[in-house]
Amino acid sequence: MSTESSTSKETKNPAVDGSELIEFKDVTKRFGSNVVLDNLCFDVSSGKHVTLIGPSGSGKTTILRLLMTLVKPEEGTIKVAGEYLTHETKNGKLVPASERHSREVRKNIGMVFQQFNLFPNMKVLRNITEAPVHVLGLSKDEAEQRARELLELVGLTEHIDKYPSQLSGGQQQRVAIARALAMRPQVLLLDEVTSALDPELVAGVLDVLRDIAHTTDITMLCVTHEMNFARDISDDVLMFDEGRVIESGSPEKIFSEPEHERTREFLSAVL
Ligand SMILES: Nc1ncnc2c1ncn2[C@@H]1O[C@H](COP(=O)(O)OP(=O)(O)OP(=O)(O)O)[C@@H](O)[C@H]1O
Repeated sequence: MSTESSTSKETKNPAVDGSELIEFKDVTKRFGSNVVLDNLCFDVSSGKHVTLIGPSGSGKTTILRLLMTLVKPEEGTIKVAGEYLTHETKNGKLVPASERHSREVRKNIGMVFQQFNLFPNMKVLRNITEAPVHVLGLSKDEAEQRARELLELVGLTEHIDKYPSQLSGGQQQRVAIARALAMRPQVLLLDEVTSALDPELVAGVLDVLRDIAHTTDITMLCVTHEMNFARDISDDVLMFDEGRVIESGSPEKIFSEPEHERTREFLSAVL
């Protein structure tokens, strides 16, 4: 992974050891006059787990929303697995990609949101098989086989025939994780996935994610306020402030020896 910003101190990570799966190049995102991301550059190598930390409003979720094409950048380009996501630069101009192209590239990405967003009228099994059948074209049997394996991974085999309303929030979130993985994405985006949970349910969900991080080769980009979790799973941590990466590095470096005063302030408030 590497990061840099043309307006901030360049921060390069030496651990660039794989192909870049996610590439942000000079990405600027504005909402009206609010510059939320400011000329942002960073890469995530295949198989790495990268956590975004920083104060509320610093632009972390916007990065995940850009990757999901829920919002589009005003400037700059984003590549996933070597393909431009929404725009490419031609002769110095941003040229939009076709919707079809964006949709294809997006298939590499799965996301788990703060709210679980399960289909309330479908049982657990069908929540997981729906997209693989209708988007990937898997047979019902193949999709169900995949769903059963994933339900075992997230520890919910015995709940396969329940509706979401019959599950706890933590169990629903574990279904949402299984549902995202059922599409076999190369990248898993996690957006504060435990924030909506009662405190006693948080550990179960984080344990499942730790397990996935340690036993699969999926690339993860994670926004979290759970610093111990970030420390456990991350290869790299990016500290955001006002839409820029102000510091990046291994969890040991960021959590034990932060260089930037804003990082120290942020960590002393959350740790
Ligand atoms: N759809 C939108 N329309 C207008 N402003 C938006 C929109 N989405 C985000 N913003 C603004 O962009 C800024 C960054 O928001 P973002 O959610 O990316 O921050 P964040 O770092 O994830 O914060 P938090 O930790 O609180 O979730 C905020 O000022 C927010 O109000």
